Amino acid sequence: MALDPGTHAFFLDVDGTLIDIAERPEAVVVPPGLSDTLMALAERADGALALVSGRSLASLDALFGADRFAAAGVHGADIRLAAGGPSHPAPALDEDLRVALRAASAAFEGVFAEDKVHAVAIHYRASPEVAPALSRVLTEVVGQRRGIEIMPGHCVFEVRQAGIDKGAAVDRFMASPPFAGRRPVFIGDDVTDEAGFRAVNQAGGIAVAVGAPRDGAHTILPDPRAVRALITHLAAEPRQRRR
Ligand SMILES: O=P(O)(O)OC[C@H]1O[C@H](O[C@H]2O[C@H](CO)[C@@H](O)[C@H](O)[C@H]2O)[C@H](O)[C@@H](O)[C@@H]1O
Repeated sequence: MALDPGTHAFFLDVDGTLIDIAERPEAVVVPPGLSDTLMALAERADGALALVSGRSLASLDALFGADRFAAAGVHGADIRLAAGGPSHPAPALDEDLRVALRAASAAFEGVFAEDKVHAVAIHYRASPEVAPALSRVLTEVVGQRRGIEIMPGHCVFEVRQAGIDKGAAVDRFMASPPFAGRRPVFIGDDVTDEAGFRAVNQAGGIAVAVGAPRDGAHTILPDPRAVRALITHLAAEPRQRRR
C-alpha cells in the first residue's frame, strides 16, 4: 500500500483498528508507545491525522492523551478539528430517550448501556444470544421518533441521530487545513466505518478495512497489530523505512 505522510490525510478508527477489542469498553489496552507513534505520524503529516471513533472525546483523551489529536468522537457528533483546539458538539440526544434506553438495557442479563450524551451504545458482548430480542426492544423504545437510527456494531447497538456519521466527519476535516488538499485514507473495521470509506472514496482516497472485507474498502489489513505496524512504518523517517 503506497501511503505517503507528505500527501495523505489519515483518518483512524480506534476499537478493532488501532487497539484490540476487549470484553468491555474500559478494559481496552493501548499498547505502550502507540500514542507517541501516532503523534510522530501526525507531525510527519503536518497535523493531518484524526482519530474517528464511536467513543466520546473524553474516552479518546483518556486512552491517547488529553487534546493530543484531532478527533471525531461519538461517530462525529463531537469534533475537535485540531489537536489542542475546541470541540464542536452536536445537540445531545433527548434525555428522555437516553433514560428509556438505559432502562430497557438493564432488563437484559449481561447487557449494559454506555450513555455518550450524543448517542447511547447498548453492549451485549457478554450475552450475544439476546441480540435479536434486544434489537426488537430498542426499536420499540425508539418508536416513531424522527431522525433517530439504530446502528449495529461489534456486539453493540448504537442509538444516535441520523445524519451524524464518520463520513460527515471526514468531510468536515477535509474542508480545511491541514487536511484540505490531501488525499484521505480511512482505516476501520466496523460497519460504522463504511460511511468513512464512502467519504474518502468520493474524495479520491483510500479505504482500508481491518479483519474482514467491508463495503467500499480497497484493501484489507488482517488485524490491529498490522495497522500498528503500518503506522509505525509511516511514522518513521524515510531513511529508516524498510523498502
Ligand atoms: O468507532 P470505534 O472507535 O471502533 O468505536 C466503536 C465502539 O467501541 C467501543 O465498543 C466496542 O469496543 C469495546 C472494547 O473493545 C467492546 O467491548 C465492545 O463490544 C465494542 O462494541 C465503545 O465502547 C463504543 O462506545 C464505540 O462506539
